[in-house]
Amino acid sequence: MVQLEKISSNRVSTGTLTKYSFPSTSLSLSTQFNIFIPSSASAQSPVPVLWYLAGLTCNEDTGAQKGGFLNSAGEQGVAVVFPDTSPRGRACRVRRTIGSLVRTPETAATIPPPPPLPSRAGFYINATNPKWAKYRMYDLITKELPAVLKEANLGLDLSRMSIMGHSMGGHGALMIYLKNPGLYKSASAFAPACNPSVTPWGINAFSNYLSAPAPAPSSDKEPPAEWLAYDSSHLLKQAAPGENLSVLVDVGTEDKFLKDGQLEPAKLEEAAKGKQGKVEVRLQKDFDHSYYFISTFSPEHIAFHAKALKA
Ligand SMILES: N[C@@H](CCC(=O)N[C@@H](CSC=O)C(=O)NCC(=O)O)C(=O)O
Repeated sequence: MVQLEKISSNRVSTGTLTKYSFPSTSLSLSTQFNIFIPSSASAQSPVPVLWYLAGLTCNEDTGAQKGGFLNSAGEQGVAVVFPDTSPRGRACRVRRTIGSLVRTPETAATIPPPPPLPSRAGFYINATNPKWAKYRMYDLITKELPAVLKEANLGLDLSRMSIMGHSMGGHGALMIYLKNPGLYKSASAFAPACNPSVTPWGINAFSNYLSAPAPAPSSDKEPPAEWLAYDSSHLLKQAAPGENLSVLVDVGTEDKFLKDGQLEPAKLEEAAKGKQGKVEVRLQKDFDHSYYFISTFSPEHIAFHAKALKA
């Protein structure tokens, strides 16, 4: 049994936002997440689950506090999970015994991301460079957290999941959706990094966390296959013909990271050509990269996912 430790609980909208901590086998560290659960959720009437992945410098509180998701999620009867964005916290060696996890004594530890990335930059990938081996965020989001939530019996229907995110978390949401056909009903993103294998944040992250080295700066070489496996534009190009895509992306025209070439939504649009289903990329006039932008469009994203989750 995983020991979920309740850190805080707040009534909000039609439900409760609860923060939990647990010893993660994916990270070999304790990790925290917030979950909003409408009060209608029960074992007899479980609610679908929407994941929100936040961006660089953020944590499990950012989207919950600033995204404006919870009134709409409450009205739609959808739970929203807000995981942390990178490994940090107390080191804990987690041993699995038959049917349970045992935590050995903890010591303070944080695993800083490689410079020049800001803190809290997990990129939602599994590191293969031994130096950053604790960065197994992909496993945390796609396998461990869903299993922990299932075991906790919180009135969730984990067979109905969708995923969304912002910026680095938008990359995470699109990438995770595209790598796992059928696992999520829909994906959406605010200002995502759409082509990280060739844009600066992604190159910094992948060249440090992954084993395959970066191609020489002036060479025409494609990024290594290990990097492309985490690049949404590449994954979308590879999507099987029968895959019925359901994707919504919003980007502000005044987003400084769009202007800096970190996001490249046109690459995602190009990759979507000829694919089945819908990949909608919208440019939102005058909006920037901030949570003012996110909270303006978050009700539309919740409605988009609720439709897919209840279809
Ligand atoms: N200084 C950092 C970027 C800081 C920043 O703008 N973070 C964004 C996410 S950026 C992409 O993942 C954010 O959401 N910040 C939190 C907030 O409350 O606004 C850099 O330039 O690298």
